[in-house]
Amino acid sequence: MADDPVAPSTPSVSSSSAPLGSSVIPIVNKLQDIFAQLGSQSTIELPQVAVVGSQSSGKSSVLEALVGRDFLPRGSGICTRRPLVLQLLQTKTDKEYGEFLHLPGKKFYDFSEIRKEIQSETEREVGGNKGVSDKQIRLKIFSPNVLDITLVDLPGITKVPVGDQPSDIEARIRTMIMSYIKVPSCLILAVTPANSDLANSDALQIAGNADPDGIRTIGVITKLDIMDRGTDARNLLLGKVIPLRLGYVGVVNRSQEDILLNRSIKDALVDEEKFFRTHPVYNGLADRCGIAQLAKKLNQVLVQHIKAVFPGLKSRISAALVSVAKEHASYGEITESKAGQGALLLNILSKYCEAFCSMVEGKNEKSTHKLLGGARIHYIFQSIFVKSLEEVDPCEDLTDDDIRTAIQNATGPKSAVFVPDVPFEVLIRRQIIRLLDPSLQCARFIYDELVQISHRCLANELQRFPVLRKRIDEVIGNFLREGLEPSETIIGHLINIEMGYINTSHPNFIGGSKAVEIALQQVKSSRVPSTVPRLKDGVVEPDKAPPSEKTSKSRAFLARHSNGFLTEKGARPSGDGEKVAPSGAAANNSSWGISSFFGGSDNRTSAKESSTSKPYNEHVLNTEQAFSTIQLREPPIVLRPSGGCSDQEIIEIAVIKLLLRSYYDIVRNNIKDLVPKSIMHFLVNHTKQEMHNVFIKKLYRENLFEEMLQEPDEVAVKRKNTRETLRVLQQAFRTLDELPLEAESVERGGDPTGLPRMHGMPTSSMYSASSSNDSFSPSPKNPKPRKSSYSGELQVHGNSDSNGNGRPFMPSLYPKLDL
Ligand SMILES: Nc1nc2c(ncn2[C@@H]2O[C@H](COP(=O)(O)OP(=O)(O)OP(=O)(O)O)[C@@H](O)[C@H]2O)c(=O)[nH]1
Repeated sequence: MADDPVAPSTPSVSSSSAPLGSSVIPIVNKLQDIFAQLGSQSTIELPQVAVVGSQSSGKSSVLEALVGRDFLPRGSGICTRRPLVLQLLQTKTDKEYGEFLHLPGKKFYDFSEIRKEIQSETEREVGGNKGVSDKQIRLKIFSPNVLDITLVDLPGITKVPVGDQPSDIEARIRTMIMSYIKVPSCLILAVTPANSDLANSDALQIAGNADPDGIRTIGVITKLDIMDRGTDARNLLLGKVIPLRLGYVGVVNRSQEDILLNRSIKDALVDEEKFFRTHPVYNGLADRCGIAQLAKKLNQVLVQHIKAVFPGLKSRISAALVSVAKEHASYGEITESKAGQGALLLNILSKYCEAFCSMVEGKNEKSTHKLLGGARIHYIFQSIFVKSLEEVDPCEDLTDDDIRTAIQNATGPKSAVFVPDVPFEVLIRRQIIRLLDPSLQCARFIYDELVQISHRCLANELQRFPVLRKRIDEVIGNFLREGLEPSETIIGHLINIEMGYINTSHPNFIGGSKAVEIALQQVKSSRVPSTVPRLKDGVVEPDKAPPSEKTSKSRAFLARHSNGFLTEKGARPSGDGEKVAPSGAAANNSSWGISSFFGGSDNRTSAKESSTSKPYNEHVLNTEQAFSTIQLREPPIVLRPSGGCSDQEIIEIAVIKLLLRSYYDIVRNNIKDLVPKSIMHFLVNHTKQEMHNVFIKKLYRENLFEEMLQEPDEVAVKRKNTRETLRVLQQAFRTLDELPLEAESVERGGDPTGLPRMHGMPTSSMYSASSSNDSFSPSPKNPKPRKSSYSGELQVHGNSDSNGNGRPFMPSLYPKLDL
């Protein structure tokens, strides 16, 4: 470490309490208070000074001397057992007192009471038997004789557990210490007694871990008065044993004997000063000796530090300001007059409606992690409602037997001549009605969404008016329910409309002939080829097929196109195979299908026809003859088509399914389109349009103003508190704005008052301002800085920075100096 170029000055007791830098540091303490009030001390990294070292190395004694008062538990053995956060605040009055965070408002004028309270509070937490805890004790000391800094007294590092201490006490204390000193803004006073080996110093070792570059560690050597005779700490103080960038300061605190004799700190400081002044070795190291020098050094480091962290601090304060101002605004102002109340109510109702519409339209939904408002409505329509409809297979819940039953029911006692459209209509209606429930559910979902949206409207603002909130919720709830009704009615109508007229002329409908054609192909391709024509189940042999004229007719019905005209194709046999091959499986199958439309081969039909074609008397005769021999079984109460499906029926079922699917698609598309439109029209848009009118009608009543605008007591309290916080923050912001000039004056004031310049000041970016001290501070001999070429907003000093490149150094800190 380089020798000090500044002539040593004799330290004096009074200089220990010189308010050096007090124009800067009070802001830090104010900020601490502000953030403590906001309950977020940890959100801002304020410079603190932590005292670390081994047990009984003199940490508390150093702190006490810096404070200038006797108030900390000291002595042999472990004394500091909880971290003590000590905020020193310089006051203008002569009164000195302390105040604990855990005893707000209680002022301790007797410092021995403070010591007792620290001891009691320690014991309250960790008992009386040397237990240690990391729970802070926070204490403010107000005094005219202190530097405005925050100090943290930490438990000393100990190796051997005693009393209630756990076996891993050393590790625990080290972890606790590290939690404070690892914070990059924390300045470390590494206290080592001069009568121990510096190379084995716990303080320097743990400080080195937290601050490997040594840019925020000051070495403090205590007990210089009780070193072995013939030894001294000169080399230690000069950093020749273990170099430290910020250097060392040697101090002499009160001995245990002094404490027992109740020797005052003031006397001790006088003695300390005398000790160093008269000591042949330390005489020449005055700027490294004594509590006063330690105080100055600390303060200068703090000034540099604050400058470096200043921009970050300011932006944090302004962020807090914005959010507190917003909160404050949300509590609104108190309005007494009827006119004022009316205007306020109207304003709230209008804002509510605006907020509702914006949410539905998605204007203010900025979330990137979930869908909100109108986007949810869209999701319900498209991804829930439409998707669910698309997944429905209209034939899913219809067995072939169901269709067969429907066909047989539709043909009544007669046999089917062709596939009648009655079963198709019966079955399609059965499917259409199934669309009603999901459509109504969709409307219900949208209703729920709108209710949710309404709850989110002005949620903060309306906290203040619970009665109004309740009334608004009631009105909007009823109103939405009223809007749901027409939506549900129209949905019912839509389904009824679809059921009321099955429009087989729809251009997208497959039509009978196409359905038969496809059904025949389907049946053909699914049938295993067989060379033997089937003779049962009402299927005739190909050569017994009905006349082709009839075939054409029946086909004409099935193939009737939606426009009602017969197509050429519809009048012809449906497949080439049928014309060409009267024998063979394919041809047979086709003929079964075709012939069945005439019903000539249906075994049921055959039986009936044969029975009805016979003369009556023959019939009676036969019955009489059979009476004694054949007993018919009673028909069961529930009848289903008996036996396996005939080939004709297979085709009929396939045709019906094709028709069902085709028509269902048409209806489904209509419903997919019209249900969301109806809900939007009758519920969503209607709500948006009419909400304001409804509010005015139901809520804007002069006789209700008072009641609705009643606010709970807690809101009044919150308003008052946030106003106070806002005031404090605004004050802090203003103070911060004024800070640069004051910081400048501190810097400028440094040299002329003969302050020692810092040695080993950090060169890292954190403290970069400090290393350029000379480069940007106007010289006392030439105090007027050169005018900036672009100044007007910011004064840029003419001096070059440390690199000599002439760039302004932290210009934001030096506004309008010479204007
Ligand atoms: N002679 C002399 N005694 C000192 C000096 N500094 C501290 N002491 C004594 O050393 C003992 C321990 O001092 P404290 O200040 O309690 O030490 P500490 O590091 O805070 O101790 P713990 O918090 O228990 O770890 C006390 O009896 C002090 O009087 C000094 O510079 N000279």
